[in-house]
Amino acid sequence: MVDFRFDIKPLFPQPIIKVTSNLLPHTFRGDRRQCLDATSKMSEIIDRLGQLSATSQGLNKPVTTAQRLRMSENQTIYLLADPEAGNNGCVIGLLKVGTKDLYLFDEKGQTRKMEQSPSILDFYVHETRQRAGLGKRLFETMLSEEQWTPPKCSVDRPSEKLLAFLGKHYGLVRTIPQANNFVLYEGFFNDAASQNGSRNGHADSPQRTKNGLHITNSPNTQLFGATYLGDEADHQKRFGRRNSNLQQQHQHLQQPSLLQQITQISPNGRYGAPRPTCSMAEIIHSGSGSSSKSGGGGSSESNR
Ligand SMILES: CC(=O)SCCNC(=O)CCNC(=O)[C@H](O)C(C)(C)COP(=O)(O)OP(=O)(O)OC[C@H]1O[C@@H](n2cnc3c(N)ncnc32)[C@H](O)[C@@H]1OP(=O)(O)O
Repeated sequence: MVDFRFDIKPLFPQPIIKVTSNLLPHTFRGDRRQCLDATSKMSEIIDRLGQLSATSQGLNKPVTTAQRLRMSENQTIYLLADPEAGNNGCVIGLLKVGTKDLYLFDEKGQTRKMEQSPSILDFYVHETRQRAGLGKRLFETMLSEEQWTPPKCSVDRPSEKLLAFLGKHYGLVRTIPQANNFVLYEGFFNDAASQNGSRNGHADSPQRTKNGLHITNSPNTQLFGATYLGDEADHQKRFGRRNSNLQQQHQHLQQPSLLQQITQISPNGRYGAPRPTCSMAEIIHSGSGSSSKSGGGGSSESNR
Protein backbone atom coordinates (compact mmCIF):
# COMPACT_ATOMS: atom_id res chain seq x y z
CA MET A 1 0.00 0.00 0.00
CA VAL A 2 1.16 3.49 -0.70
CA ASP A 3 1.75 5.88 2.16
CA PHE A 4 2.99 9.44 2.16
CA ARG A 5 4.94 11.76 4.43
CA PHE A 6 1.69 13.68 5.07
CA ASP A 7 -1.66 12.63 6.54
CA ILE A 8 -4.04 11.79 3.70
CA LYS A 9 -7.19 11.89 5.86
CA PRO A 10 -8.11 15.52 5.14
CA LEU A 11 -7.96 14.70 1.42
CA PHE A 12 -10.02 11.53 1.80
CA PRO A 13 -13.10 12.25 3.91
CA GLN A 14 -14.45 9.16 2.13
CA PRO A 15 -12.57 6.15 0.73
CA ILE A 16 -13.11 7.07 -2.94
CA ILE A 17 -12.60 10.59 -4.20
CA LYS A 18 -12.76 12.11 -7.67
CA VAL A 19 -10.14 14.48 -9.02
CA THR A 20 -10.27 16.52 -12.22
CA SER A 21 -8.03 19.15 -13.76
CA ASN A 22 -8.11 21.44 -10.72
CA LEU A 23 -6.22 18.68 -8.88
CA LEU A 24 -8.54 18.95 -5.88
CA PRO A 25 -10.67 16.21 -4.35
CA HIS A 26 -14.30 16.75 -5.37
CA THR A 27 -15.09 16.98 -1.66
CA PHE A 28 -12.60 19.80 -1.06
CA ARG A 29 -13.61 22.97 0.79
CA GLY A 30 -11.01 25.43 1.96
CA ASP A 31 -9.31 28.78 1.55
CA ARG A 32 -6.56 29.65 -0.89
CA ARG A 33 -3.73 28.45 1.29
CA GLN A 34 -5.45 25.13 1.94
CA CYS A 35 -6.18 24.84 -1.75
CA LEU A 36 -2.50 25.21 -2.67
CA ASP A 37 -1.53 22.69 -0.02
CA ALA A 38 -4.17 20.20 -1.22
CA THR A 39 -3.20 20.47 -4.90
CA SER A 40 0.44 19.92 -4.06
CA LYS A 41 -0.39 16.79 -2.05
CA MET A 42 -2.83 15.49 -4.65
CA SER A 43 -0.16 15.94 -7.32
CA GLU A 44 2.22 13.84 -5.28
CA ILE A 45 -0.40 11.12 -4.80
CA ILE A 46 -1.35 11.02 -8.48
CA ASP A 47 2.25 10.98 -9.67
CA ARG A 48 3.13 8.15 -7.28
CA LEU A 49 0.13 6.00 -8.18
CA GLY A 50 0.61 6.77 -11.88
CA GLN A 51 4.21 5.61 -11.67
CA LEU A 52 3.27 2.43 -9.81
CA SER A 53 0.60 1.71 -12.40
CA ALA A 54 3.10 2.15 -15.23
CA THR A 55 5.64 -0.09 -13.51
CA SER A 56 3.09 -2.83 -12.92
CA GLN A 57 2.10 -2.74 -16.59
CA GLY A 58 5.67 -2.65 -17.86
CA LEU A 59 5.27 0.81 -19.38
CA ASN A 60 8.37 2.93 -19.67
CA LYS A 61 6.54 6.11 -18.71
CA PRO A 62 3.37 6.78 -16.76
CA VAL A 63 0.03 7.23 -18.48
CA THR A 64 -1.17 9.20 -15.49
CA THR A 65 0.56 12.24 -14.05
CA ALA A 66 -0.75 15.29 -12.23
CA GLN A 67 0.57 17.48 -15.03
CA ARG A 68 -1.39 15.56 -17.68
CA LEU A 69 -4.54 15.69 -15.61
CA ARG A 70 -4.11 19.43 -15.10
CA MET A 71 -3.89 19.93 -18.89
CA SER A 72 -6.88 17.69 -19.62
CA GLU A 73 -10.40 18.93 -20.24
CA ASN A 74 -12.38 15.76 -19.89
CA GLN A 75 -10.52 13.34 -17.69
CA THR A 76 -11.30 12.23 -14.18
CA ILE A 77 -9.24 10.21 -11.76
CA TYR A 78 -10.91 8.12 -9.07
CA LEU A 79 -8.65 7.35 -6.11
CA LEU A 80 -9.29 4.69 -3.54
CA ALA A 81 -7.71 5.02 -0.09
CA ASP A 82 -7.72 3.42 3.27
CA PRO A 83 -7.54 6.58 5.40
CA GLU A 84 -7.32 4.58 8.62
CA ALA A 85 -4.32 2.43 7.66
CA GLY A 86 -1.06 3.21 9.49
CA ASN A 87 -0.47 6.67 10.89
CA ASN A 88 -1.24 8.71 7.81
CA GLY A 89 -3.56 6.42 5.87
CA CYS A 90 -2.62 4.98 2.50
CA VAL A 91 -3.79 5.13 -1.09
CA ILE A 92 -4.67 1.82 -2.71
CA GLY A 93 -5.85 2.36 -6.24
CA LEU A 94 -6.40 4.65 -9.19
CA LEU A 95 -8.81 4.65 -12.11
CA LYS A 96 -8.49 7.27 -14.84
CA VAL A 97 -11.34 7.71 -17.31
CA GLY A 98 -12.20 10.27 -19.93
CA THR A 99 -14.08 10.89 -23.12
CA LYS A 100 -12.39 10.63 -26.49
CA ASP A 101 -13.29 11.31 -30.08
CA LEU A 102 -12.52 8.03 -31.79
CA TYR A 103 -12.78 6.62 -35.28
CA LEU A 104 -13.88 3.04 -34.75
CA PHE A 105 -14.95 0.02 -36.74
CA ASP A 106 -18.38 -1.34 -35.93
CA GLU A 107 -19.30 -5.05 -36.16
CA LYS A 108 -19.66 -4.78 -39.93
CA GLY A 109 -16.29 -3.15 -40.35
CA GLN A 110 -17.81 0.22 -41.13
CA THR A 111 -16.03 3.29 -39.84
CA ARG A 112 -17.83 5.34 -37.24
CA LYS A 113 -16.77 8.51 -35.61
CA MET A 114 -17.67 8.36 -31.94
CA GLU A 115 -17.56 11.70 -30.23
CA GLN A 116 -17.04 11.96 -26.51
CA SER A 117 -16.84 8.22 -26.25
CA PRO A 118 -16.37 6.92 -22.68
CA SER A 119 -12.90 5.46 -22.27
CA ILE A 120 -11.04 3.59 -19.58
CA LEU A 121 -7.55 5.04 -19.64
CA ASP A 122 -5.60 3.78 -16.64
CA PHE A 123 -6.47 1.41 -13.82
CA TYR A 124 -4.36 0.21 -10.94
CA VAL A 125 -4.82 -1.45 -7.56
CA HIS A 126 -1.76 -1.91 -5.40
CA GLU A 127 -0.23 -5.38 -5.70
CA THR A 128 -0.84 -6.18 -2.03
CA ARG A 129 -4.58 -5.55 -2.42
CA GLN A 130 -5.39 -7.01 -5.83
CA ARG A 131 -8.05 -9.72 -6.28
CA ALA A 132 -9.93 -8.60 -3.21
CA GLY A 133 -12.79 -6.80 -4.95
CA LEU A 134 -11.29 -3.32 -4.61
CA GLY A 135 -10.91 -2.83 -8.35
CA LYS A 136 -14.58 -3.63 -8.79
CA ARG A 137 -15.49 -1.21 -6.04
CA LEU A 138 -13.54 1.57 -7.76
CA PHE A 139 -14.95 0.68 -11.17
CA GLU A 140 -18.55 0.54 -9.90
CA THR A 141 -18.19 3.94 -8.27
CA MET A 142 -16.90 5.34 -11.55
CA LEU A 143 -19.77 3.78 -13.57
CA SER A 144 -22.32 5.22 -11.22
CA GLU A 145 -20.73 8.69 -11.12
CA GLU A 146 -20.23 8.90 -14.88
CA GLN A 147 -23.52 7.11 -15.63
CA TRP A 148 -21.74 4.76 -18.00
CA THR A 149 -22.36 1.09 -18.65
CA PRO A 150 -19.43 -1.32 -19.21
CA PRO A 151 -20.17 -2.36 -22.82
CA LYS A 152 -20.22 1.29 -23.90
CA CYS A 153 -16.70 1.91 -22.65
CA SER A 154 -13.72 1.69 -24.95
CA VAL A 155 -10.61 0.49 -23.16
CA ASP A 156 -7.20 1.91 -23.96
CA ARG A 157 -5.00 -1.09 -24.63
CA PRO A 158 -6.07 -3.24 -21.69
CA SER A 159 -3.65 -5.50 -19.86
CA GLU A 160 -4.43 -9.19 -19.48
CA LYS A 161 -5.49 -8.52 -15.90
CA LEU A 162 -7.95 -5.89 -17.01
CA LEU A 163 -9.31 -8.15 -19.76
CA ALA A 164 -9.86 -10.83 -17.12
CA PHE A 165 -11.44 -8.27 -14.78
CA LEU A 166 -13.92 -7.09 -17.42
CA GLY A 167 -14.73 -10.66 -18.40
CA LYS A 168 -15.31 -11.77 -14.84
CA HIS A 169 -17.33 -8.85 -13.51
CA TYR A 170 -19.17 -7.66 -16.60
CA GLY A 171 -19.17 -10.65 -18.95
CA LEU A 172 -17.22 -8.64 -21.52
CA VAL A 173 -15.43 -11.15 -23.71
CA ARG A 174 -16.27 -10.70 -27.36
CA THR A 175 -14.42 -7.79 -28.87
CA ILE A 176 -14.94 -5.78 -32.04
CA PRO A 177 -11.59 -5.60 -33.87
CA GLN A 178 -10.13 -2.13 -34.22
CA ALA A 179 -7.21 -0.63 -36.08
CA ASN A 180 -6.09 1.36 -33.07
CA ASN A 181 -5.18 0.37 -29.52
CA PHE A 182 -8.67 0.70 -28.10
CA VAL A 183 -10.61 -2.45 -27.32
CA LEU A 184 -14.39 -2.42 -27.77
CA TYR A 185 -16.83 -5.09 -26.77
CA GLU A 186 -19.90 -6.34 -28.53
CA GLY A 187 -22.78 -4.14 -27.50
CA PHE A 188 -20.77 -0.95 -27.91
CA PHE A 189 -22.78 0.08 -30.96
CA ASN A 190 -26.09 -1.55 -29.95
CA ASP A 191 -29.48 0.13 -29.52
CA ALA A 192 -30.44 3.77 -29.69
CA ALA A 193 -28.39 4.80 -26.69
CA SER A 194 -25.31 3.17 -28.13
CA GLN A 195 -25.67 5.14 -31.31
CA ASN A 196 -24.38 7.76 -28.94
CA GLY A 197 -21.93 5.50 -27.17
CA SER A 198 -23.38 6.73 -23.89
CA ARG A 199 -25.22 9.70 -22.54
CA ASN A 200 -22.22 11.72 -23.64
CA GLY A 201 -21.30 9.86 -26.75
CA HIS A 202 -22.28 10.77 -30.23
CA ALA A 203 -21.73 8.81 -33.41
CA ASP A 204 -21.57 10.27 -36.89
CA SER A 205 -23.75 8.09 -39.06
CA PRO A 206 -21.83 7.02 -42.12
CA GLN A 207 -22.79 8.71 -45.35
CA ARG A 208 -23.68 6.40 -48.20
CA THR A 209 -23.01 7.46 -51.75
CA LYS A 210 -24.95 6.16 -54.78
CA ASN A 211 -22.46 3.36 -55.31
CA GLY A 212 -22.70 2.31 -51.69
CA LEU A 213 -19.33 3.67 -50.64
CA HIS A 214 -18.97 5.15 -47.21
CA ILE A 215 -16.78 8.21 -47.23
CA THR A 216 -15.83 10.17 -44.17
CA ASN A 217 -12.86 12.29 -43.35
CA SER A 218 -11.74 9.74 -40.80
CA PRO A 219 -8.17 8.47 -40.56
CA ASN A 220 -9.51 5.00 -41.37
CA THR A 221 -10.89 6.28 -44.65
CA GLN A 222 -7.72 8.25 -45.35
CA LEU A 223 -5.64 5.18 -44.73
CA PHE A 224 -7.79 2.40 -46.10
CA GLY A 225 -10.03 4.10 -48.59
CA ALA A 226 -13.81 4.18 -48.63
CA THR A 227 -15.79 1.33 -47.13
CA TYR A 228 -18.57 -0.41 -49.01
CA LEU A 229 -21.87 -0.30 -47.13
CA GLY A 230 -24.02 -2.64 -49.20
CA ASP A 231 -25.81 -5.73 -47.95
CA GLU A 232 -23.55 -8.28 -46.35
CA ALA A 233 -23.99 -10.77 -49.21
CA ASP A 234 -23.26 -8.14 -51.80
CA HIS A 235 -20.34 -6.96 -49.73
CA GLN A 236 -18.87 -10.45 -49.62
CA LYS A 237 -19.43 -10.92 -53.36
CA ARG A 238 -17.51 -7.75 -54.09
CA PHE A 239 -14.78 -7.92 -51.54
CA GLY A 240 -14.77 -11.43 -50.11
CA ARG A 241 -14.52 -11.81 -46.39
CA ARG A 242 -13.15 -9.14 -44.11
CA ASN A 243 -9.68 -10.64 -44.25
CA SER A 244 -9.37 -10.07 -47.94
CA ASN A 245 -10.68 -6.57 -47.45
CA LEU A 246 -7.92 -6.01 -44.92
CA GLN A 247 -5.46 -7.47 -47.39
CA GLN A 248 -6.58 -4.86 -49.90
CA GLN A 249 -6.21 -2.21 -47.24
CA HIS A 250 -2.71 -3.44 -46.58
CA GLN A 251 -1.81 -3.21 -50.26
CA HIS A 252 -3.34 0.24 -50.29
CA LEU A 253 -0.94 1.19 -47.50
CA GLN A 254 2.06 0.41 -49.64
CA GLN A 255 1.40 3.48 -51.76
CA PRO A 256 3.92 6.24 -50.95
CA SER A 257 1.33 9.01 -50.57
CA LEU A 258 -0.57 6.97 -48.02
CA LEU A 259 2.56 6.10 -46.15
CA GLN A 260 3.20 9.81 -45.93
CA GLN A 261 -0.28 10.33 -44.48
CA ILE A 262 0.39 7.66 -41.89
CA THR A 263 3.50 9.50 -40.87
CA GLN A 264 1.51 12.71 -40.62
CA ILE A 265 -1.04 11.18 -38.28
CA SER A 266 1.44 9.02 -36.52
CA PRO A 267 0.28 8.17 -33.06
CA ASN A 268 1.21 9.99 -29.92
CA GLY A 269 0.48 9.43 -26.25
CA ARG A 270 0.29 5.71 -25.56
CA TYR A 271 1.60 4.99 -29.05
CA GLY A 272 4.63 7.14 -28.54
CA ALA A 273 7.10 4.74 -27.00
CA PRO A 274 7.96 1.08 -27.31
CA ARG A 275 6.37 -1.41 -24.99
CA PRO A 276 6.87 -5.10 -24.47
CA THR A 277 4.46 -7.15 -26.57
CA CYS A 278 2.59 -10.30 -25.58
CA SER A 279 -0.54 -8.85 -23.95
CA MET A 280 -3.91 -10.39 -24.77
CA ALA A 281 -4.82 -7.16 -26.55
CA GLU A 282 -1.87 -7.72 -28.85
CA ILE A 283 -3.27 -11.13 -29.74
CA ILE A 284 -6.73 -9.70 -30.34
CA HIS A 285 -5.41 -7.02 -32.65
CA SER A 286 -3.14 -9.28 -34.64
CA GLY A 287 -5.97 -11.81 -34.85
CA SER A 288 -8.09 -9.21 -36.60
CA GLY A 289 -5.42 -8.71 -39.23
CA SER A 290 -5.04 -5.08 -38.32
CA SER A 291 -1.99 -3.29 -37.10
CA SER A 292 -2.07 -1.59 -33.74
CA LYS A 293 0.17 1.07 -35.16
CA SER A 294 -1.92 1.94 -38.16
CA GLY A 295 -3.73 4.91 -36.71
CA GLY A 296 -7.47 4.70 -36.76
CA GLY A 297 -8.21 7.90 -34.93
CA GLY A 298 -8.16 9.02 -31.37
CA SER A 299 -4.96 9.32 -29.50
CA SER A 300 -4.13 6.60 -27.04
CA GLU A 301 -2.86 7.69 -23.64
CA SER A 302 0.41 5.86 -23.92
CA ASN A 303 2.08 3.09 -25.71
CA ARG A 304 0.76 0.18 -23.70
C1 LIG B 1 -6.68 0.69 -19.66
C2 LIG B 1 -5.78 0.11 -18.59
O1 LIG B 1 -5.71 0.71 -17.56
S1 LIG B 1 -4.91 -1.29 -18.81
C3 LIG B 1 -4.03 -1.62 -17.29
C4 LIG B 1 -4.83 -2.28 -16.21
N1 LIG B 1 -4.02 -2.32 -15.00
C5 LIG B 1 -3.12 -3.29 -14.71
O2 LIG B 1 -2.93 -4.27 -15.43
C6 LIG B 1 -2.31 -3.06 -13.46
C7 LIG B 1 -2.20 -4.32 -12.62
N2 LIG B 1 -3.51 -4.83 -12.26
C8 LIG B 1 -4.31 -4.23 -11.37
O3 LIG B 1 -3.99 -3.16 -10.87
C9 LIG B 1 -5.59 -4.92 -10.97
O4 LIG B 1 -5.45 -6.30 -11.17
C10 LIG B 1 -6.85 -4.44 -11.71
C11 LIG B 1 -6.99 -2.92 -11.56
C12 LIG B 1 -6.77 -4.79 -13.21
C13 LIG B 1 -8.07 -5.14 -11.09
O5 LIG B 1 -8.14 -4.79 -9.73
P1 LIG B 1 -8.49 -5.90 -8.61
O6 LIG B 1 -8.65 -5.19 -7.31
O7 LIG B 1 -7.48 -6.99 -8.67
O8 LIG B 1 -9.90 -6.42 -9.15
P2 LIG B 1 -11.02 -7.24 -8.39
O9 LIG B 1 -10.48 -7.86 -7.14
O10 LIG B 1 -12.23 -6.40 -8.27
O11 LIG B 1 -11.33 -8.37 -9.48
C14 LIG B 1 -10.50 -9.49 -9.53
C15 LIG B 1 -10.51 -10.03 -10.94
O12 LIG B 1 -9.68 -9.21 -11.79
C16 LIG B 1 -8.88 -10.08 -12.63
N3 LIG B 1 -7.49 -10.11 -12.12
C17 LIG B 1 -6.98 -9.36 -11.11
N4 LIG B 1 -5.68 -9.68 -10.93
C18 LIG B 1 -5.38 -10.63 -11.82
C19 LIG B 1 -4.21 -11.37 -12.13
N5 LIG B 1 -3.06 -11.21 -11.44
N6 LIG B 1 -4.25 -12.26 -13.12
C20 LIG B 1 -5.37 -12.46 -13.83
N7 LIG B 1 -6.54 -11.81 -13.57
C21 LIG B 1 -6.53 -10.90 -12.58
C22 LIG B 1 -9.47 -11.46 -12.43
O13 LIG B 1 -10.58 -11.60 -13.27
C23 LIG B 1 -9.92 -11.40 -10.99
O14 LIG B 1 -10.88 -12.38 -10.67
P3 LIG B 1 -10.31 -13.78 -10.01
O15 LIG B 1 -9.45 -13.38 -8.86
O16 LIG B 1 -11.57 -14.49 -9.62
O17 LIG B 1 -9.55 -14.46 -11.10
